[in-house]
Amino acid sequence: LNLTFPGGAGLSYQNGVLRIKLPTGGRSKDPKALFDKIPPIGTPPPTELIQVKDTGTVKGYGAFAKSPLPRGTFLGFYEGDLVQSRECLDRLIDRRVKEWSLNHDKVTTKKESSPAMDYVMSLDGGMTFLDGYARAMNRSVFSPVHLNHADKGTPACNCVRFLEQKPENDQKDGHGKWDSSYTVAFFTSRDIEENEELCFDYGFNFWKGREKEKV
Ligand SMILES: C[S@@+](CC[C@H](N)C(=O)[O-])C[C@H]1O[C@@H](n2cnc3c(N)ncnc32)[C@H](O)[C@@H]1O
Repeated sequence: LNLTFPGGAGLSYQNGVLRIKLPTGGRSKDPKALFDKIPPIGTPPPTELIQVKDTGTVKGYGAFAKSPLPRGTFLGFYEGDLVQSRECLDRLIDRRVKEWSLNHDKVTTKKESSPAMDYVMSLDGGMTFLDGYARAMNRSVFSPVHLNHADKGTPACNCVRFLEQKPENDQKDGHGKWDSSYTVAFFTSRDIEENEELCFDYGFNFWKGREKEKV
């Protein structure tokens, strides 16, 4: 099932997942202005504007503005490998946890004890995912995978993300990259000062069971 309605709304049912796309006009006025600024899929992040460096906190590395950035600056699409089922994700994470344990003198089978899941973004509530782990390991060039979390409504939360459905003719084959019907675009949500860290709200699900780690 795949239905589209006037105003950008849609309804689809595939592999047991019902997806509802709200009409663009159903969003609140302010975020919609940014949503409408999403550039063509594949537009790279503005890597010259942002530096990845150690935050000096438990957060690890983070992304920092090299110069002031106005509200509404496009920060890129989430870059990662597409994982098309929960089972594939579980297998991938198990393998990564084992590899990580071998390299870290810390034998664990718990995915929470390693960074294996740190860069996994759910695209539709648990069916397909983008795994940015490999991209995140390159810290010399910024990608949205390097953005840390800050709670929505706090001054530290200065970026937003939008889930965007890709047009069908935009699908590319290859190595699982940019092959999803969904993609996630990032923007600054307010004016940012030089050297300020860029953060967005990961959402409740990301921190489920690990709330105490969050700063
Ligand atoms: C997508 S990565 C962000 C980049 C990461 N800090 C790095 O060094 O590559 C997500 C991980 O960063 C850490 N992190 C991000 N925001 C945090 C926060 N507010 N408090 C604690 N840890 C955070 C957590 O380990 C989380 O699993």
